[in-house]
Amino acid sequence: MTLACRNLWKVFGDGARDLADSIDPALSREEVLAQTGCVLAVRDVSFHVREGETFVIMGLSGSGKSTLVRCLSRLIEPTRGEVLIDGEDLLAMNKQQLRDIRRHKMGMIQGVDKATQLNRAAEVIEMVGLTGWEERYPHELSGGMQQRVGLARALAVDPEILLFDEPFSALDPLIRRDMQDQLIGLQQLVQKTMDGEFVQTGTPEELVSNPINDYVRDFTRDVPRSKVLTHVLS
Ligand SMILES: Nc1ncnc2c1ncn2[C@@H]1O[C@H](COP(=O)(O)OP(=O)(O)OP(=O)(O)O)[C@@H](O)[C@H]1O
Repeated sequence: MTLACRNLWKVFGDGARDLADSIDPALSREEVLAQTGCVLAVRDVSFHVREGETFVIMGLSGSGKSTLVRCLSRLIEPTRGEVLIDGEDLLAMNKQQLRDIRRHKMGMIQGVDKATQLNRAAEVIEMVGLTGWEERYPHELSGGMQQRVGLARALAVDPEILLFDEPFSALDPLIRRDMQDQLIGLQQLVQKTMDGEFVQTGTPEELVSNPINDYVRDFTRDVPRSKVLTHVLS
């Protein structure tokens, strides 16, 4: 299973499509907003995620990370470009095809008997530290607990593609570490984005050792070098 996107754009506002087709590449997001009233959330983004790869998108608040991730599953309809799952364009699909892709490739649960479902649910509930809270309503849970429910739901399905949008941000450090350990069996690759545009793609080592500009350097400033280098050497 591979996931790729090519020249992906998301523009919010009237005339978004025309804007994405004809934009002056020299204009910044602020200039586009001032001139057209449209928000350029994702700007001409391309990348390719290989089988088994962990692909991280980083950027400042408002740089377009959530919008990009939502475009990858068509939770948000991209304005232009391609999203390819095993080479098939998600954006060209009708509702039925999209449902099939989600069912088979994004790994929704199906055809599993009730006992297996309940066992798996109990497993992931324990994994996220919510055993004993199964019968509570969402409003009875804290923000961090609700976030863990979201994580448990994603893990329960065991899909081939997992999309996370800051899943750990509201968790306390101990649980966060546990959650990270759950997901760390995959190779890591770091993506950088600014103004809705990718500025650097590379391995963690490359980004820490050779940041392309100050923006990326600032992001990786606090990464312990010994950790990254240990990763390279081991
Ligand atoms: N539905 C919308 N309509 C108009 N503008 C939007 C909409 N959703 C997002 N935006 C704008 O798109 C830009 C990117 O937002 P997005 O939420 O993707 O950023 P982000 O990088 O995920 O930010 P954060 O780290 O703060 O969550 C922002 O300028 C935001 O105001």
